[in-house]
Amino acid sequence: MLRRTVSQAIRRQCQSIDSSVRTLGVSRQRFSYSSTPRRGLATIRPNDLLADEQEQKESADPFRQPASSLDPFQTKVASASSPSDSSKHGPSHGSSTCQSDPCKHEEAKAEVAQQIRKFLKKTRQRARAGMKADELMVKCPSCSPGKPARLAYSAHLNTHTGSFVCTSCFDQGSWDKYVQLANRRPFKNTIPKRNTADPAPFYFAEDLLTKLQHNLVRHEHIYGTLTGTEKGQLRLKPEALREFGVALGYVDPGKKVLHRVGSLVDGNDNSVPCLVFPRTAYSTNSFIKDGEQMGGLAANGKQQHHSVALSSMLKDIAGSDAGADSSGASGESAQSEYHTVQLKIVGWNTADIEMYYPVDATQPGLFGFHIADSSGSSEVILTGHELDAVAAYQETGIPAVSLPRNAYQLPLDAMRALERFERIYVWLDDDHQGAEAARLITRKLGVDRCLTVHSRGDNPQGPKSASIALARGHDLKEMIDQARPERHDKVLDFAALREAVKFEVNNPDLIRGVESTDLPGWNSCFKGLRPGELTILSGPTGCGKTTVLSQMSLDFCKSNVSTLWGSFEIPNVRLATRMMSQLAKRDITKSPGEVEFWSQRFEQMPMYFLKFHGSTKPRTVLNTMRHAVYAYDVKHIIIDNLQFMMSMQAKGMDKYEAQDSAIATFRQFATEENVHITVVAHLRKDQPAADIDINSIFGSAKVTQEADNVVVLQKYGAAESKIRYMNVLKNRFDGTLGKIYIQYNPESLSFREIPPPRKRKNVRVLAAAKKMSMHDKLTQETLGIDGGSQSDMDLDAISLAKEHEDEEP
Ligand SMILES: Nc1ncnc2c1ncn2[C@@H]1O[C@H](COP(=O)(O)OP(=O)(O)OP(=O)(O)O)[C@@H](O)[C@H]1O
Repeated sequence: MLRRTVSQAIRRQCQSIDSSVRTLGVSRQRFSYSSTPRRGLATIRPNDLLADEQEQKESADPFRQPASSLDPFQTKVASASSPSDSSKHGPSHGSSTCQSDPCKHEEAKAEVAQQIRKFLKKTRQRARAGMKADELMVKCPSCSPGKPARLAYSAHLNTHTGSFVCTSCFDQGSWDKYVQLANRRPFKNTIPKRNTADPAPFYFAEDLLTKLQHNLVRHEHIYGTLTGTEKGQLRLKPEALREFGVALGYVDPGKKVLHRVGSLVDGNDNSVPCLVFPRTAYSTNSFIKDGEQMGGLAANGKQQHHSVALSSMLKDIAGSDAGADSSGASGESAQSEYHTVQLKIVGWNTADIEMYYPVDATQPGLFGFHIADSSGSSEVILTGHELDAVAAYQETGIPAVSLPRNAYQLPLDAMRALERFERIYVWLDDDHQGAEAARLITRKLGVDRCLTVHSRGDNPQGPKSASIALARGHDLKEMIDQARPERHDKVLDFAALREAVKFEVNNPDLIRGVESTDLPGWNSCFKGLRPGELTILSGPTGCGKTTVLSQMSLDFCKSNVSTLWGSFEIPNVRLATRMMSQLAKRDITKSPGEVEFWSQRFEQMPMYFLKFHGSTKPRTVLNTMRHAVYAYDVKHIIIDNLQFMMSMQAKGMDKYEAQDSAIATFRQFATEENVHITVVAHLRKDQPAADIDINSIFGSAKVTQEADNVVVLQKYGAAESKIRYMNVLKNRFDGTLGKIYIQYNPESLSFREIPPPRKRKNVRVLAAAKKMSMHDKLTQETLGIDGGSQSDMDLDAISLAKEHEDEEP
């Protein structure tokens, strides 16, 4: 409702490019989940680009405590406070006393809880339950001020210690720090004045979910495909589908953004059926307002983990203004511990529809969380897709949850939900992308407690996933029994590699990287975007390097390649605006009314932006990249461009040395973190297209030696031509070189691939164009145009033909 749209951002950008630069150039966050603190995370989501200038100015507040190596979830409030501080902000107990005396420990916890209660009440926060029993979701004192309430509750607060960590800006610290920051930069009440506090968290109405579940049962074909046991049917049991809450809704494909979840219930002629997967979380019953939200998923009478103390704390914080709610809540609390906080809606038989309602959940949730959390099991299965989770749970009896996005991302919220499990079976699609993601996720969750499940086993024709395995009648229990730990040694013997080699030889198609949907010629040359590689993209100034790269990164992002953009040359707002036009396939600045729609689509994609601009230390960039790989499972990183990033960084070295060393670190990073890095580098100097070769790239030969792929984007034809070609000068994967011709469309700010000159089909146009140089009039007649209205396309065709007059037979 108070969403700041990109159109506003664009308007501001037009008013003051300078302020955008300043705004987005602020690097301010730090965060650590590991024992070694990682500093300088400066990534932003597209939505953050919409934040207003005031908030960004505030973010430059120099009040920052140094990054602490303390694990916030083990730190006692008192131990982080000086005695005088604690008298003001924290309890006065000492942690050592607490540990030795259980009574005192309980007292201390109660004291912390009391302080948290008071402070949250004072700051009028509607705290929500977190992903752990002793956790509250509260506003982050570092990044929430100025944000709308639905985005502001991003800090996880430990109710026993008072320490917090924010999963949006990654700031963290003790309760003292929380209080100090919140007092310095009070949370703005961004909701309408008549409300005195933030709105309650959003839960789905139980009767609505029931209707959607009935839809599923009523749809003969889909329900039959899910539950039938014939060939091609999935063999899922109705009770398993019910337990997870799988349902069916109808979406009008023309709209693709749901404004009312009720519209899912009844389809019309245009709507297409979609599977609806509920994401569940602990409920925050005491905040429920009459008529606003209702019901949820009960845990079928199984053990309930949500701590009584936390419920009472939430109730207490709600205080008098939630008084009317508490009575209803207490009855409900006995009935249901978990609620549906978000729906994932996926088109049946169409990959075009994947949406979330609401787009920003007020609480993090997971598909299957209510089953896993209430089970008391110390084991859990983590799948990539929802139906795989249902299949795995049904067949093995081990609770299963699925990753929230199709991009194989494990967000920090989800990591917290999995913290209590001693064994995690990572069961993603058994293909190249799934295997890479499983490795990454295993490293994040801890190699020692994760086992990877391979549903294909030794058979390349075997089932790719748990649900396909079930559909084909395989024994899923056996697959779980054969799950293997990921190897994490630095040195491998051939025995360890043998299986991988066998797999590569038997499955040449599966080891291809992620393919581009826009540029088939690029696929034929490179065979997809592979992790662990470094690509250098170069070309003359202004020839469209950023444009083509932003289009390609969007393209891969649509195929779930989580991407991090480091735009050191143009401000993030301008880059995001260009990308949004590319996504919409038309210039979005000319249709401000559509900005909201496309912002929502954009926001669904795993795209992140580095908050750096201009000259930045490579080490700082590297630390941030490492963190983004960890926190957002980033698989493709783009640095645009190397010269801008390195300007003024060559202290004590010459320019070339500094650049070589940066490239060497990027190379190492790509291998170590198994991500694809694309670096834009300038040419040594603008030179005729025919003279450009691999030695034309700025810097020493090391740059192109380190790179796996080297591509130069070159202009084709006359100065005003919109045709370019990607000249592939190095391809370490299989050596295929060549030229990929593309033509720019200023309306959609995008390129489309065109056939190479000699193969162009429009011979008539070429022939006509050839004659034009000699007989203008005749040419115009042949092309069927009058002299003054030649389209850009025709002009390009003409210049293309002119260029190749000699080549044509
Ligand atoms: N083939 C093309 N024909 C005409 N205009 C283009 C073409 N490609 C890109 N443009 C436009 O030219 C401008 C510069 O493009 P872009 O920023 O992508 O170039 P670049 O090579 O990255 O520039 P730089 O060398 O400054 O980094 C943009 O406004 C873009 O819309």
